[in-house]
Amino acid sequence: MAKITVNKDLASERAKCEFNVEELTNYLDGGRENTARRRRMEDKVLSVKELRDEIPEEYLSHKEKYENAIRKAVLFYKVQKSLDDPNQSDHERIRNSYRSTITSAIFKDNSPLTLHIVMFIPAIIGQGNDEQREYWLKRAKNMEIIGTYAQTELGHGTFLRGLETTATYDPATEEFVLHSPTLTAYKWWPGGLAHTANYCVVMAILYTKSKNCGIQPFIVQIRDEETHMPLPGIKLGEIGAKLGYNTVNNGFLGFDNHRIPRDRMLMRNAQVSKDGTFTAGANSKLTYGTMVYVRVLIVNNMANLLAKAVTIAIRYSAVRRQSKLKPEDPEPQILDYVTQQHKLFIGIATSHAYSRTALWLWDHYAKVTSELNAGKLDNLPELHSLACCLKVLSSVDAAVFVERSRLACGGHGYMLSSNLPQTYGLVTPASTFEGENTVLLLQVARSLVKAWQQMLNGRQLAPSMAYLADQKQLDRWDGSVNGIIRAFQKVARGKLAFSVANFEKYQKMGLSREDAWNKASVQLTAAAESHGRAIVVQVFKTETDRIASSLSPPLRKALDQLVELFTLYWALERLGDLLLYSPLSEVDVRDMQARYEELLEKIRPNAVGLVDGFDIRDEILNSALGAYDGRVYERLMEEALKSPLNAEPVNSSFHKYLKPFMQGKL
Ligand SMILES: CCCCCCCC/C=C\CCCCC/C=C/C(=O)SCCNC(=O)CCNC(=O)[C@H](O)C(C)(C)COP(=O)(O)OP(=O)(O)OC[C@H]1O[C@@H](n2cnc3c(N)ncnc32)[C@H](O)[C@@H]1OP(=O)(O)O
Ligand SMILES: Cc1cc2nc3c(=O)[nH]c(=O)nc-3n(C[C@H](O)[C@H](O)[C@H](O)COP(=O)(O)OP(=O)(O)OC[C@H]3O[C@@H](n4cnc5c(N)ncnc54)[C@H](O)[C@@H]3O)c2cc1C
Repeated sequence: MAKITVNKDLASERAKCEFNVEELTNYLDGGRENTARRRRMEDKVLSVKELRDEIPEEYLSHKEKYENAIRKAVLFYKVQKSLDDPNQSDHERIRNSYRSTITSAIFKDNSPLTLHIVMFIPAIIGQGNDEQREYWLKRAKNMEIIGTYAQTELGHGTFLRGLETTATYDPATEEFVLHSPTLTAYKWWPGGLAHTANYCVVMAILYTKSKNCGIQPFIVQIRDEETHMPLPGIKLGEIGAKLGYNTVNNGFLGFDNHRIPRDRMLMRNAQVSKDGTFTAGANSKLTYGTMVYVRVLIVNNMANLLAKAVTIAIRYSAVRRQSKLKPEDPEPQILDYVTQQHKLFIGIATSHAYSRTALWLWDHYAKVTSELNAGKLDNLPELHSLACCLKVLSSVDAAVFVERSRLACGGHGYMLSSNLPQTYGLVTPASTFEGENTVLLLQVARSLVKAWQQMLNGRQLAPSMAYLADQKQLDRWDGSVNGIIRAFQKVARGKLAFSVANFEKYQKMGLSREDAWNKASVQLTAAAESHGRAIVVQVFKTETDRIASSLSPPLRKALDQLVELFTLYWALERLGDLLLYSPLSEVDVRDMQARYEELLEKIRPNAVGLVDGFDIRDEILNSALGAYDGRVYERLMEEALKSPLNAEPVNSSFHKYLKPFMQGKL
């Protein structure tokens, strides 16, 4: 095997690291066996050479990109399937795959089968009755059918009650008639819908006995299983090129009075009997369950994508030398600039914060789901609120810090060969899909305002909101991490109290409840955001303390530094709030700033070790800037030479256009 020559700056960074990198990887994976299992899976997938691209994806046409993605998706699925442990429950399988980023080695822009796995199958599980699950799950899990989740329409994504697709029950034939009455009723966006899926879960407004019974899920065949031609009454296509997700095959779908049998309505929650009688579910919002599930998964996905971006940027910053710190010294590594550390170390800490929070949320989700299955619905509102607020914060922060990682790489970060632009293309849509972020913050605000009223009525609050009932003043600023967490809670409480007071004031001034809500909504969303910040810092600290207690002292120290950095970073970012709602003085602010700068200095020698600890292989990073060996310049040149324009010394356009133009003949 050829010996890898590692860039000497990266090698000396690794020699400086104060903790055992493998121990960090095991900690992140949840144990040594999990690391081994993940690596075995990566080895196996990466050994299949047909899964690698011969020509970089960016040089393919739109159509070729899709065809290539489908070719790989099929193969990738088969390899993954062969590695599945049949003894794992779905819950364990998903939890154990939280650190797996192998998909990124195969698709720079995501897989056209994503929606089948992430939403179609979960929608059947969550919305189908036992009989429907038995039939459809078997087919979907065996990939006999491929599906997607078709909810959003051209005219409505956020406001689900405004969806226009109708499913009208016809008792004479025991069928539903699906129809798109207008252009804006066309389903628009679902991944895989354009040319991949032959089935989908369609969310449509149910009409039976001439009554609107709200949005309900229907499993609908859209293409012939043999010929893959769209079925009669179905109009299908692709929605076109996008900022990212270009291999996901997002599509449109219209129905022209398309009939489906009665048993195609997924009837776990609500039912329509043969004669058209509608029986509502225990809570109509159970129909939105698939979205809650994906919001929970997104938190983890954001942590992983951020880990990728910051690994690339930190390694590059250790290799890149630029400018002068001292006139007599050689050009320093750009990682020695404290501004560079400020830009990037928070990205490392944030990835840790969300991967801990994601696991915590997943376990909470699993607990509440099993309660729901047993008919206990009490904890659904809190779960919905938590999933909304953590999806929002993780997607916002990941987008900011991925983009910051790209900018921190200067010009080279703009190259697709850095894989940073594509990584941004994968994180930024998460602020929109699965519930647009402002809209979800308003949902969180709604649950907080409700909790506020409950508190005033002396009722017990859900655990994640219990701090709102803590009336005690924060008498003294002690500057500890726990003290700052309490201060964040005070901020959230204070902002909520202020927005509730304004909401009520606007109503007293004569505005309707809805107008008062709209007028107070900037403050309400700010309160919801602060609530989310308080939760994330607390969960990050508590979960790190709980899990890291058995780690070696050097690693424990490095993790504590990340928790403290994360807490101080957000305290300094939100100084205005802290000054308003906590006993913070100017001296305390100066002290925090000094501690923050000291932390950057302490983390500096461990920076490369910390990103090595994410253990993201070169094939997954897919980056000329971020590879383990740090051969940045060689790789940039190798990638440049792959440009089809470099295949010939003179391009034909010279003779066709440039030459006649320069000679005044054109
Ligand atoms: C092994 C697998 C591992 C793979 C890992 C992959 C990781 C995955 C990551 C990336 C890939 C993801 C790909 C995703 C692709 C994208 C897909 C989509 O975008 S699908 C479409 C998503 N659409 C939305 O999210 C729409 C957003 N809108 C809404 O949710 C709703 O319209 C609303 C804004 C919530 C309002 O709804 P509605 O008008 O009906 O409500 P109101 O009448 O206002 O009532 C509000 C009351 O209802 C409660 N509520 C609302 N939603 C829920 C819920 N989901 N659960 C429980 N309760 C809910 C709300 O709290 C109000 O209650 P009250 O205050 O009245 O008590
Ligand atoms: C990459 C990608 C993949 C997707 N995949 C799927 C899929 O597989 N299946 C599917 O069904 N959908 C999918 N979607 C659609 C996605 O779920 C919607 O785009 C999303 O729910 C937002 O809805 P919208 O586009 O209608 O935004 P809009 O609601 O029109 O938002 C536009 C603006 O209006 C504001 N706004 C809207 N309502 C309110 C309100 N009540 N209060 C205050 N402000 C408001 C928003 O904050 C935002 O600023 C996907 C989208 C993307 C980008």
